[in-house]
Amino acid sequence: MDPRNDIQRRGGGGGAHTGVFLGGSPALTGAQSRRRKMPPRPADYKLQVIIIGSRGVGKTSLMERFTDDTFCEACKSTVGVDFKIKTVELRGKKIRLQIWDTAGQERFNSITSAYYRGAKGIVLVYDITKEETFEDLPKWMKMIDKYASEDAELLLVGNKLDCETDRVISRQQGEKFAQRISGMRFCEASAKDNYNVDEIFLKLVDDILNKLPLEIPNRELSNSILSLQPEPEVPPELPPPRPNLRCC
Ligand SMILES: Nc1nc2c(ncn2[C@@H]2O[C@H](COP(=O)(O)OP(=O)(O)OP(=O)(O)O)[C@@H](O)[C@H]2O)c(=O)[nH]1
Repeated sequence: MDPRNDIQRRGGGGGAHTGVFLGGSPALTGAQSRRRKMPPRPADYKLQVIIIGSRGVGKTSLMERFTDDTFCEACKSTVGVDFKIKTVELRGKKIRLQIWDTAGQERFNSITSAYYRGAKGIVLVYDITKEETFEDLPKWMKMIDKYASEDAELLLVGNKLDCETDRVISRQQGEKFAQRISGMRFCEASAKDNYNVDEIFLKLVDDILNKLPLEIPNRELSNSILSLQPEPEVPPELPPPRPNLRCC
């Protein structure tokens, strides 16, 4: 069975409805009034995911497609790091996902590397139409081995699948690369066509949840998994190097 089928999706992100009223203040029904008084249910988990890969592969585009369902034909290159937050529901749990979008340009590596350690999931992206972005993958794996937590979930993404006619990296090449890295998943996607984008992030979250203990008291969570609040304004301290290299 395809594990993606297990992913439950939820539309309506928080149920922010806008009513149209024809004059005057609308009277609230009993049910509406009760609903307004209900505070939003806090997140069960807060997780951090980082997107890395060479310049122009579509990291920002994947993030923005997932968080805002938008696509920019001519985006500016990311400077340093940027982040967005999206709340998703999986297996009855509410998860506040913080997605870090990193600059692909090498000159920002010293900044971006500081964000690897806190990530429970890492999305490594290449462009299926640009060979050099695929050839750069071992370099990105070295960054992961050096800076990321050893138990971070890894997902390799071949982006720009809508450009099939310009493809220079076959699906098999992507699959083969991922198979050589312990625990790394692989998929192809298109931020432009919104193909496999939700699946990338939801599958990653699903895999992360799989690794977490089933029932953790909320108090414990707030000291560990929920450690992202308040949002960090400065990068966390650099972690020690990973002892067991995953890169081949
Ligand atoms: N055809 C196509 N173009 C895409 C896709 N995703 C991104 N692009 C385009 O590729 C270019 C680079 O996209 P970005 O999302 O800025 O890439 P990035 O990896 O964040 O780039 P840096 O911030 O420089 O590292 C933009 O012109 C996007 O419109 C896609 O799925 N298909």
